Amino acid sequence: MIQVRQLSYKVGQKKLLDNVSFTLGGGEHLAIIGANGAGKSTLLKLLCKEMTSKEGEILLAGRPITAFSLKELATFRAVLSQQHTLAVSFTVQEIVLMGRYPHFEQQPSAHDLTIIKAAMEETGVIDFSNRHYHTLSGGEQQRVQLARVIAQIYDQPGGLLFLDEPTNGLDMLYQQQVLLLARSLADRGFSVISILHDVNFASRYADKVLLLKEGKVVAFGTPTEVVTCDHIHEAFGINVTLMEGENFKCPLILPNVIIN
Ligand SMILES: Nc1ncnc2c1ncn2[C@@H]1O[C@H](COP(=O)(O)OP(=O)(O)OP(=O)(O)O)[C@@H](O)[C@H]1O
Repeated sequence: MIQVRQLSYKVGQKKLLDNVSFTLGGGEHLAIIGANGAGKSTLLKLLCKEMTSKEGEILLAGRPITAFSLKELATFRAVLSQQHTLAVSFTVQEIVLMGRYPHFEQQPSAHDLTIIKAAMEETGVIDFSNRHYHTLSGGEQQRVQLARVIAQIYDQPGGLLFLDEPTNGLDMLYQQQVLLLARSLADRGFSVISILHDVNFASRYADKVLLLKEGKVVAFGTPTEVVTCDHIHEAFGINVTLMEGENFKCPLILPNVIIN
């Protein structure tokens, strides 16, 4: 469970986050959405303890994030970030095994090896487990990184998974598969938080949506509560048509054509 209470973050006089509060239970997938510069990455960095704030509070499983060492956090929270620069070429399997580093000292156990195989299977990278990472396409590399973070918390039900634009660079099939995987991880008890640019993906695959604008919460709740024409107009400055009704299980939006 993640509780965020009145969280703010400033750089100089600029408030990047302003009084953000929300709660996410185990077994839930939260999508953070908002325009460029709205504060999504800033919030994710604070939730991962990549940055810290003096204003407000973040509780993980009821304990302040400040009470966890980074080493302890690494055993139950995993982060898929956007940049994956590797100076040395590793095989796919070696990279996925890195996800297990917080769990073993010298040699991976049979349990660790079973987990990395399962993570590679679930992300569809098992067939190139012996290939060198640098020889993979951008989308394939993204799936390998996803396998690594899943492996990290695979055996930690109640673990936390943070995904920064997980569908970036993926084709249509894998975009859906990655979000379905996020869904199934939430169903296993993980709390999953994704930054998504596609509002319709957020609506279809997340249980809760947090819509930010200029560091402030425009709306937080279920997709039906958050994805409305008024909220989208307020946050993105565009008019949309909402498609909802019996044929749609969740609200989907279609931007209206802009006529100059
Ligand atoms: N160190 C910093 N100093 C000053 N401004 C910063 C700093 N870091 C971020 N910002 C600004 O804070 C705002 C929020 O940035 P953030 O990266 O959180 O936005 P975002 O919602 O993730 O955007 P995007 O969708 O473009 O990735 C932006 O206007 C950004 O320029």
